[in-house]
Amino acid sequence: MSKPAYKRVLLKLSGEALMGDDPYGINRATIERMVADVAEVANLGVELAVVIGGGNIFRGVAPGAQGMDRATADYMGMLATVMNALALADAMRHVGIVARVMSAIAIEQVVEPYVRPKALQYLEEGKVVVFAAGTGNPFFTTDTAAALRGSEISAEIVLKATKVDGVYTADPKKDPNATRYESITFDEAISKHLQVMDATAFALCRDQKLPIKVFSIVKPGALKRVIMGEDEGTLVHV
Ligand SMILES: Nc1ncnc2c1ncn2[C@@H]1O[C@H](COP(=O)(O)OP(=O)(O)O)[C@@H](O)[C@H]1O
Ligand SMILES: O=c1ccn([C@@H]2O[C@H](COP(=O)(O)OP(=O)(O)O)[C@@H](O)[C@H]2O)c(=O)[nH]1
Repeated sequence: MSKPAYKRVLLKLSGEALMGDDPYGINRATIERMVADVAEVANLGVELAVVIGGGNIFRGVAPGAQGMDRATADYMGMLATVMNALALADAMRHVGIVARVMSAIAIEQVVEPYVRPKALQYLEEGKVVVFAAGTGNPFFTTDTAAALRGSEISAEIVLKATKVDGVYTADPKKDPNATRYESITFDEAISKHLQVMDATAFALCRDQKLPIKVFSIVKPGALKRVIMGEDEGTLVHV
């Protein structure tokens, strides 16, 4: 049997994807399906850290935040990721995965704080670590948190699980003629302003030589294929 291509990965799960076809919030069937995908790869022995987004509940740059102080809105967005992290860890527990949530902002009664050596210890013990509250700073995104935590835990790759199946020449939602890249360099992605991830996340990964794989969370079995090193999604590399 072939072996996984990676020993330790940082998986960024889209908050917005948690909605499924609902207008907002967490769709039960969707989260269960995502967790089943995660369980499949965790059971292969891959060390798995997860950064979860919050766009299904609150986004600091969304119309709902209009007129608000940006930093305040962003803190609300970070709190939204904590709710998702708790839901995710709970759903993992249901399928027998031992998960630990760590938050970048202190809310000790709810989740333990992010402490790097502790996170590394959990990973070595085979637990799934769910990083909540993004970077803990306003004006950032959970994609940047994925780049940051991925670097901190020496992940081999950042896996961005999102609604599209890779990086396109233009936003495929807006341009039906956009075509998908099989691979692309960080410099190209940044200079072409490809919006699939923000430039801060791209730049951090580029500087740390941490590759990113962008793939679809909606496509059945895609996460497993990525983990097995099969042709899936788009690789962003140095
Ligand atoms: N060049 C591009 N290639 C792929 N997707 C793009 C591109 N430009 C913009 N997008 C959009 O980026 C979205 C993914 O980013 P984002 O909204 O941050 O999702 P997430 O919820 O996963 O963080 C896609 O749904 C897609 O519509
Ligand atoms: O380090 C961070 C991470 C997230 N956020 C806020 O949390 C929201 C939700 O995160 P994101 O949009 O990255 O989630 P996703 O795209 O995965 O749904 C963002 O819009 C920001 O308002 C933030 O301020 N700092």
